[in-house]
Amino acid sequence: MSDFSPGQRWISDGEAELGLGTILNCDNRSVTVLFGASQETRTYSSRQAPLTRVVFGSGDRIQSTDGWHLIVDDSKEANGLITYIGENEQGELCELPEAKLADTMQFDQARDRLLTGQVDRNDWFDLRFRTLHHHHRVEQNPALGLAGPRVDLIPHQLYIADEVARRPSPRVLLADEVGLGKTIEAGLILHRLLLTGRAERALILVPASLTHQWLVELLRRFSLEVTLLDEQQSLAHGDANPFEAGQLILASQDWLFADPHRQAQAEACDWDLLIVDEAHHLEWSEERVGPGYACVERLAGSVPGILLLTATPEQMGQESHFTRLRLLDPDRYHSLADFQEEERHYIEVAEAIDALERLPGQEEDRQRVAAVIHEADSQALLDTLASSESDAAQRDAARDQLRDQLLDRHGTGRVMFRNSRRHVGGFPERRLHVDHLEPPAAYRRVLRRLSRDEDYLDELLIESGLDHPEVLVYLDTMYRALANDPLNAEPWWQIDPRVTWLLERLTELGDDKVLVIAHDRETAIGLSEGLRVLGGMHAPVFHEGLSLVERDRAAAAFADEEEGCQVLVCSEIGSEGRNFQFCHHLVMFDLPLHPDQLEQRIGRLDRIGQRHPIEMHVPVFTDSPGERLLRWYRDGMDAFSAPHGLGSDIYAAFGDALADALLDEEALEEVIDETRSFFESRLAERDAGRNRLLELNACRHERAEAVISSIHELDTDRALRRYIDQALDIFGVDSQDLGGDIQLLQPSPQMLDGLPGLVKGEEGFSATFSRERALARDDVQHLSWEHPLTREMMARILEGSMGNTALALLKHPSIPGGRLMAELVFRTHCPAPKRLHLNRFLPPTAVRVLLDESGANLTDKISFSGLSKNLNKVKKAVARDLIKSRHDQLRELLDRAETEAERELPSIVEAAQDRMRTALDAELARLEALARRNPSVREDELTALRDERATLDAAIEGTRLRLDAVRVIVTVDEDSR
Ligand SMILES: Nc1ncnc2c1ncn2[C@@H]1O[C@H](COP(=O)(O)OP(=O)(O)OP(=O)(O)O)[C@@H](O)[C@H]1O
Repeated sequence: MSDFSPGQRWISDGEAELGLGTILNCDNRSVTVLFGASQETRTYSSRQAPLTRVVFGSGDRIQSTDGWHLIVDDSKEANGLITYIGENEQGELCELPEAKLADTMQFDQARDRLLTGQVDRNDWFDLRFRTLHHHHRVEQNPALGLAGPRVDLIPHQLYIADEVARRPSPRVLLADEVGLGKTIEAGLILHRLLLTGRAERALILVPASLTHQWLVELLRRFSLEVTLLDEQQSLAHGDANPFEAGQLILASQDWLFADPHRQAQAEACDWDLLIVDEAHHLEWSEERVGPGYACVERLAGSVPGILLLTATPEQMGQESHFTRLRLLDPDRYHSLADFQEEERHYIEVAEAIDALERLPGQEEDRQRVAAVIHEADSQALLDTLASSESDAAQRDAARDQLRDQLLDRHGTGRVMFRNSRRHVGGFPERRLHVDHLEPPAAYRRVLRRLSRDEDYLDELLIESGLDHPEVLVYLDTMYRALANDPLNAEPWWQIDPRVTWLLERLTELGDDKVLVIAHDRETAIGLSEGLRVLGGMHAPVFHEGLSLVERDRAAAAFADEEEGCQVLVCSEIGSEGRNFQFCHHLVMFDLPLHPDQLEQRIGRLDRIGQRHPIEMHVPVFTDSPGERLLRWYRDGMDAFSAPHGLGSDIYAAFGDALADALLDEEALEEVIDETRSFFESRLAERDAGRNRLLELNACRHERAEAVISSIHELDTDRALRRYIDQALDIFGVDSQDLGGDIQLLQPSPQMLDGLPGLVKGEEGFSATFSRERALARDDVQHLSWEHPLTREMMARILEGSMGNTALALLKHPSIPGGRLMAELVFRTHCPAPKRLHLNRFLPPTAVRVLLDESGANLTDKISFSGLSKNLNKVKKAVARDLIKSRHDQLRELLDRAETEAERELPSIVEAAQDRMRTALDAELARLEALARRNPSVREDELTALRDERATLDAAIEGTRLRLDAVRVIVTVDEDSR
């Protein structure tokens, strides 16, 4: 006879999400079920139907099709159909026939699934428990979000990322010297904010020439997939806002800043973070507000987090620099005059910090410190430090704290971070090679006339249509501009000896790669042609006239180690942001006019990862304006030896005088002398004041070391390998050892769908747990707790029902067969807005309870792993029968376990509150003290932190425990099969 009767309620074992099914008809061969909630009908063979009868017992809460609920007290059966008896919400006694049960009732909770006989594999349960355990650990690691990216652990970057990402709304200027890793810092901050839930949507605006590089860096180093938006992509979205097309949008500044409609669309979206690279281009002055500045300013009005990146913050002048700071914090930076006045006192603060190191000692050192501190807490620390009664440990602690306070309260550190090569160390030497060439007749003619005839310059400017002093410095440009002159009929590269000079250099350098930068796009194009025609050399060009794809193709052709070209010829756009540190020869075919631009050029090669001295080759024409410009750079400010950060000040002070001196040897000597003394005194002043504070603040080594050590802890976590192996196995991912600590991960035919980077029928990817290997091999991913695959597997388990029920057999010589045990895992539940990152204080926490059938609590006596390794799996059908036969007993155990688990809750809540209060109270105290002294602490930062504390407090207070998973254990006799 069939087990089924029409009207009975069953659920599908494999597709529980279909909801509650109703038997429509059945005979000896088949049974047809309607799943009303999902409007699906299924027909199964009667003998092997993967269905479980839904039977509720006393205490269960069930729902009727009309929406009312009943707490089951009893049931009766007639003609194979059950009617439940119990109380409704009003306390009235009611009956609910099973046919009237709501189709939408879900059975994904552990209790329901277990009691309806749905059991998962035993190893899934195991993995679920371990996932909770590891998730709990990892979420609290202070380096969360910084450990996964495939980057070297460079202290100044990690310090900045840690410091900035912990702020409620990070708004900072990342202004490390060129090539020290601002992109990496921004990536780390973004990654951490995303992983901790503090940000979900980010807009990244970069110069067009850098879009692809950013796209690749974010994917390769941070496993972040961003949507690259351009006009073509945007058009494909029709009337919809294209900026809603993804969570992380990357767009070119050139495109967005030129299009008011697209800007309005970008502004209409909700962003958590805005990143703007090469932010010195955001130009502002009384007379003119650049479109980029205007656009970013509007966005900055509503986006809470902003990262502006530039190596040369003052390139467009101090006013522009100040207005960018104002954009980050309008309350703090409201007056340029105040800003400049404040800067004048940086030296005193820096001297006070130095004096700390000498205390206790001279009275004048104590006074120096006393003169800059104002708060009672700082005064108390100074007393401790200066007192002869303090012991060494007390003094050291006071010195450290006071140093931190001075830096925090008096510098620009909270808004601007600037690391320098000098401070970071380990960078290669820069070597300048200048070759003097005779100018060709066509250039000589013009230069000679210029030196004889004072009026000729004006004539030349009109005739060529060029600006002063460009017309003097870029002689090939001038030559092309005068193309109507019959004497200038030949292409410039035919007559310009720098082309053959370059060919000779390239031959001498053999296989070494050479980056060539020229100021003008036409120069780059002509030079490439000249190299081809005169030397048979293929030299790809990189300039603003090419499409993005063409530019990237050219850069890729150069970068290819095996088959790539020896040389790449760039116009000035190749001198910003690009990574060319795989080569160490830079040819400056001519020189830029702004010292910051020169620094940007050298920075293409002189960046993290460069392993050789930088060889800079500059051809100049004897006695030419170009040669004089070189001398100004070299003798006036040592511009070729190291970055000095004074380019903008020097340019503002001497740019005009230099332009006038380019044709006048005597005047030039004077300009060089004046530039030199200005440079030296300004540098000394900066080094003693602003630079010193910026350096001290840009990387606090103890903090950086603490972050690095937390990352090491995650990197070397042996549990990670075990966990990933187990998870891959369960999710159906094959892992093959390729040697050298590298494994190939491939989808098996049984793989669960939707795992990142793995698609059935496709190849998969190779990965390693070793950071060093991942850094050495671009094609190998870094497997960590933060890798998208790990996170996805963990999320699936934690958010879904996978493994939340199981049944296993236990054979043990000292335990007789036929006994029942229940192992229950409860999980803390504490809803709070994601952006509060509550997990750092109270990540979902597991409370395990192990009961024997009498209800005795065995949790402390038998550990999870001790028990787990003695368990044997059992067929699902057998498991279902066992559960059915022990239904009432299980129900009682579930209730009892809940009471046992609840006992643990107060201590969990208390510990979390302690953690939260300790961390936030300290942060609040620090910020309040800072705010009293340093107006760069915004009031809204303080308010946000106070609100955060209050909300977290309430959320933690409201923590509840929920049953997350349950495993039934049935003991069997040793000799039973
Ligand atoms: N921690 C790191 N690990 C590995 N590579 C790094 C790290 N930091 C920086 N790099 C590499 O060094 C180069 C320079 O870094 P990045 O582009 O972030 O510098 P930047 O300061 O933004 O440069 P620029 O001033 O030219 O814009 C890049 O190729 C980057 O990938």
